[in-house]
Amino acid sequence: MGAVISVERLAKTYENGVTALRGIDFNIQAGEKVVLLGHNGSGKSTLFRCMSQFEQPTEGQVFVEGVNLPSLNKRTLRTYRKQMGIVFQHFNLIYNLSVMQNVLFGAMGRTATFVQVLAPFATSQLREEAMDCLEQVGLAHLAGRRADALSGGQKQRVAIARMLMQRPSIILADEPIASLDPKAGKEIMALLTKIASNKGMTMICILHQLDAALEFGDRIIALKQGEKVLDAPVGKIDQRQLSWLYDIDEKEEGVS
Ligand SMILES: Nc1ncnc2c1ncn2[C@@H]1O[C@H](COP(=O)(O)OP(=O)(O)OP(=O)(O)O)[C@@H](O)[C@H]1O
Repeated sequence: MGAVISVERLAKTYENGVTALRGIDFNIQAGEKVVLLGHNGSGKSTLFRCMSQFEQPTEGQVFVEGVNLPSLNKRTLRTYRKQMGIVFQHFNLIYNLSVMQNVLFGAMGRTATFVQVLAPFATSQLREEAMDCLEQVGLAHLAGRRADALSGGQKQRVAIARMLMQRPSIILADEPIASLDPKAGKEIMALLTKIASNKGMTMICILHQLDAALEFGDRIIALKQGEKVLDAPVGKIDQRQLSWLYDIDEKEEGVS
């Protein structure tokens, strides 16, 4: 099941004086798939880091299922963070380990310890679950292969299987297709959205590709210089509302 997320008046100014977010508000329903768009430097990653509390906001609240994450102590926060499965642009796999071992890492902190995950005799229950996650991404046949002997698309599938092993209710995907060719990118977006839909998971995905945003998102939130400038269901978006985003004369944003 997915989780309800609310962000209220979220602002972030870094120690160097750069204001990356200003007064961001939105509510995301359980199971909703939201795409976050914006130029380089518009604040998308900062928003992700504030939502997962790897970065402390300067002001504002982030509620997950009604619980305000910035108010939690570290231990309770860890429990809430486990609800968030993060998919990265560069996969973040451990390349000298097997596909299976990488997926097992998703159980760390949930049921397994570091030793259990790495042991060749990781419990059969954990291995069965990891195999099930690999089946969901179509890679069960590669469970024994080293992670460095995979294509980019296959590496991202392993990362998605590892994220599933964590049993999250929220997927935070930070440019999951930026390192892939267009065909592999489309396949990964189709897989992520299928998994999110089947399990009713809430998904927030940072993308730079407007076509993928319109094809795979339910709703688009766009940021410009740290402010929310668009928040609408995909079906109600006129692409001209986003022309500023794809104007080749626009410069990289620097917010100060
Ligand atoms: N740790 C940091 N310390 C200081 N400034 C930062 C830090 N991280 C990001 N910034 C600044 O905050 C602003 C927003 O950056 P952020 O990475 O959130 O943007 P983004 O939209 O994710 O960009 P991109 O698409 O390039 O990943 C930028 O001006 C950036 O230089």
